[in-house]
Amino acid sequence: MNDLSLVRNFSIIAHIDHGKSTLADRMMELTHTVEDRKMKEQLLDSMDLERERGITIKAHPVTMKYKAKDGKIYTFNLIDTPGHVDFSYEVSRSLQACEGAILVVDASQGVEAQTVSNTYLANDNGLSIIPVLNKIEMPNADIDEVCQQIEDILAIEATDALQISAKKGIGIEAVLEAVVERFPPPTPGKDKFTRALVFDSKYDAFRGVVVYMRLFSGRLKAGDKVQVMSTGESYEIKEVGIFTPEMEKCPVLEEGSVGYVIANIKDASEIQIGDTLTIAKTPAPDALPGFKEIHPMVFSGIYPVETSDYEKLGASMDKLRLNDASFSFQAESSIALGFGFRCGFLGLLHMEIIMERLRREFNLDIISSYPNVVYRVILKNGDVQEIDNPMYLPDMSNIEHIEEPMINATIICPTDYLGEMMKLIMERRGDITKTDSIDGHRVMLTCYMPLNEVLIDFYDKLKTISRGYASMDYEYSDYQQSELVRMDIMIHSEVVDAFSSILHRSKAESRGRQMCKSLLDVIPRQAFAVAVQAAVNGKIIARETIKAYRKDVTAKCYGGDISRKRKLLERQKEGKKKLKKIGKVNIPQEAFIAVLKTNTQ
Ligand SMILES: Nc1nc2c(ncn2[C@@H]2O[C@H](COP(=O)(O)OP(=O)(O)OP(=O)(O)O)[C@@H](O)[C@H]2O)c(=O)[nH]1
Repeated sequence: MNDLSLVRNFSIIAHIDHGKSTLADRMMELTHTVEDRKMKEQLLDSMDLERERGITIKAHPVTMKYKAKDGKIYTFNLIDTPGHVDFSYEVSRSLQACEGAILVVDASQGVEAQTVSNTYLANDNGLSIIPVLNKIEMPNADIDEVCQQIEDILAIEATDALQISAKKGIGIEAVLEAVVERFPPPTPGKDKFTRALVFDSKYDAFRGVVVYMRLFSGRLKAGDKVQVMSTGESYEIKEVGIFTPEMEKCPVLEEGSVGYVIANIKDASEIQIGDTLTIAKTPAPDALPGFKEIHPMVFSGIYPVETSDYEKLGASMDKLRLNDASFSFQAESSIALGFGFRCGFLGLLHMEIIMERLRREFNLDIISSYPNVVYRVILKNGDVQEIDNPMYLPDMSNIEHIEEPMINATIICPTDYLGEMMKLIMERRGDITKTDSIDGHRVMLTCYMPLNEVLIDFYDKLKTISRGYASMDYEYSDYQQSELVRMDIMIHSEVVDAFSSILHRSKAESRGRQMCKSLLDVIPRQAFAVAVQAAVNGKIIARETIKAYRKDVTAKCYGGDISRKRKLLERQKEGKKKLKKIGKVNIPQEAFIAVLKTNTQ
């Protein structure tokens, strides 16, 4: 039996870049969890992309043995969490698997937006919190000030906050001791039934789905038949083990432990994060609390640039989904872009990461259509439809009203840039519901905004306005009725579906004009004049004209160099192959890419 008093399950939470992965590395070093020669910086951020961008995308658990000053050997289960809002669902699952959270705050930056939201999540889960000030060796570290912020904004007692430098390895042992002293051990299970909380899963090409779980009661071992409580499906366990941080097989997992289970689960979609595993023969009467399905919030079409890559793209997405059940896709076709997939993501960063992984890991050349949120359409006959593709918006005459998803955003901004920040929020149809002063230099704004308005470039604008000093986080709120319209772009009177979008009526005209202008620059002249128009409900709101022009590529080859002429003509023929025909107009693929790029960045 496990001696629960010697177990500590905890997480490290922080704003992006405040140093939680570095702290995790130092803790692994000090506990000799990893041999020195294997130690590379930020060991837990194993995905290449994570390493490059310096952000944690997936939560990684690790089990460490620590010999404390009281002479006893403790088992620490540390669950590293992602810092970005797109993945806050993973943060909250990881926190549910713990009793404590180390709250890391960069002493040179102070409390930021994600410090606030992650602390709220930890409080919601009833965790003990140890505040830790990191980067204290930096010349601009202001310990008193940051302690004050922790007390004022987060309502956490900070007199006993630890002071460390994760980079230099200062104060790490005190953190390990505090974990022993200040975090409670797991509470024993309320009954003898087995209940394990699934907080993540990963697909392994050889072994199938590896389930990451925290065992709240009972035990699990190879040969047991486990049941997934949300679906009732049963699977035989092939192997159980812990993370050191590599997977290390062990004979049995006991109550209170964090580890993995490999059963004959083929697809990550068969098991959802937040689900409960129990023993099939003696199932627990109730699941662990908190299971909720996650729904993608952002949708976009992803298309191969080369049509022949369509099947490869589908197969690659299949593989990616095995690892990331929150990513969804289904086949769709677009007149403009050909065959592709409509994909659902948790947020824009998630979308960017999936696209980047498709490009890198699968060597695909892809393009995405305009990203949009899921709208709720209330029809006159009382039906409600959820629309994730503007093309499927029902006829306006049948619509009673349209609702859009809203968020509650927390923005922390230096007072100097407050005016501009408020202007930006207002431009994006946001309401500032609360303003709190933080330290005389910064304010915390709480706002209620449409998700659609933060999708595209809100975060970049926020950073530009504040010279990089503002931070933001948000959570989904509810749906609100709004004056939304579909805007179509027509080329020579044909609607180009890839460019259609749903947006607020007040934004249609300026966006329409901007899109028409950028198309004017990229569509080559044709033999006839071509109108590029933006329309809302059949009414034209912007227009540009591409003048007629007959292209004679050989004109510049004066003289009789026939072979050069032939070469040029051939090249022109090749160029033609890549043209998409929209009605009578030939549009090069690059034109789509250019316009979608400029309008989604
Ligand atoms: N000067 C200084 N830099 C530090 C210290 N700790 C971490 N850093 C640096 O701060 C940066 C961010 O550290 P990470 O550990 O990746 O931060 P993180 O909080 O895990 O970031 P995410 O995974 O993106 O949420 C890295 O460049 C670290 O080298 C410290 O004590 N002092």
